[in-house]
Amino acid sequence: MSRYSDETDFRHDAQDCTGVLLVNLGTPDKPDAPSVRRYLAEFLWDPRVVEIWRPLWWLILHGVILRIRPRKVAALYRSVWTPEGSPLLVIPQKQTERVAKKLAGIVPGRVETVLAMRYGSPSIQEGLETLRQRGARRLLVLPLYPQYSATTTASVFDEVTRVLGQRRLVPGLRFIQHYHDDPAYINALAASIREHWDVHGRPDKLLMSFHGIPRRCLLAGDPYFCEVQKTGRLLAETLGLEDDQWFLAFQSRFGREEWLKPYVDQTLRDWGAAGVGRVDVVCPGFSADCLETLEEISVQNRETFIESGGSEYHYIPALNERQDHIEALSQLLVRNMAGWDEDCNDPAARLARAQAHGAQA
Ligand SMILES: C=CC1=C(C)c2cc3[nH]c(cc4nc(cc5[nH]c(cc1n2)c(C)c5CCC(=O)O)C(CCC(=O)O)=C4C)c(C)c3C=C
Ligand SMILES: [Fe+2]
Ligand SMILES: [Fe+2]
Repeated sequence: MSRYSDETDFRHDAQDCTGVLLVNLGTPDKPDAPSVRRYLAEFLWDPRVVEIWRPLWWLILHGVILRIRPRKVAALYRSVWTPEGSPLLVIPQKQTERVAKKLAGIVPGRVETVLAMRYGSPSIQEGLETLRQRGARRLLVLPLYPQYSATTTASVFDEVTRVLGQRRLVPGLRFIQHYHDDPAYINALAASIREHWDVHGRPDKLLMSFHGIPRRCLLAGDPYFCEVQKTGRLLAETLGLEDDQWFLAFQSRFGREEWLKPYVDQTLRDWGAAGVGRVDVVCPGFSADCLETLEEISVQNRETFIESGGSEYHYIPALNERQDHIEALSQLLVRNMAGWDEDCNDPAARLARAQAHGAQA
């Protein structure tokens, strides 16, 4: 028995290529309580996501959270579910197909592009195995989170390296840490907002809403908060906004401790009460629409604002499959492939060498 998962790797005849793994968070398989429970059990057990002392967290997670939350959250998932499935699976699948096509057209050698999810399916293990079988000797990983956070990006890194750690032949590896200030990403966001304004006119305030993390993470050195601020500033500059025309806040709080502030819901309550008439909300940290944008932002927070006295509320969709988004991601990938070594470990050549040295093929 070997400790490696790739012992027969040199026997298959797949030709050498570069593999691209796009990774998003993951979503339940079905919008029912058992599926949501399975998903949350995996997600919330990740020590990158919740840093509480394991034995205590196990008791809280299994004793309280997984008994109550799945039923409530499954109902929310049902409200955003599409005939093709969860938005957070369907949209990234389409993005992947389009990026794959785009890369095949511009990269000289063969490129294989595959989608994986950090939690649930298709798993990172499956994605990496698919790429291995297609002959990927170089591997470029792009977590679809523009801003780095240990809770998201680093968790993708953990899982990719755990899986690769089971191989004898580890591929050349490149990992894209973030793209929070990439001009093509910022320009795509700005274009999506301008297009919305061309049709619907301008709001009194543009609210940029980002997923929160515990404040403790910022104090411990997580650069997420700073990267978010930079994205916000660049986007406002690109749109030519004055300081009083835009604001940045954090959504999706979880648990009792303090998270990054200001909070989105509190901001909207204050604005409604203060007589701000129209608010447009955009979520630049989400590369695809999902439960957190389609339900929390577009439904719950709309109610919060209107009930507090606001009159008009628009949600501007995530970049999703926009052409300029696909271009931005593809160019980011191409730049990160630059100067990569060509095939010093072509499988046919390795097989020949192994046979020449008397290996059992
Ligand atoms: C408990 C801690 C959580 C941290 C820290 C966290 C960070 C974080 N999350 C995203 C992106 C998404 N989160 C989504 C859902 C979601 N997030 C948490 C918890 C934390 N997230 C939970 C429990 C859930 C599930 C829904 C719920 O029970 O409330 C999603 C949407 C998933 C979907 O299926 O649509 C996304 C996307 C980021 C970017 C981030 C840190 C920067
Ligand atoms: Fe989250
Ligand atoms: Fe949420």
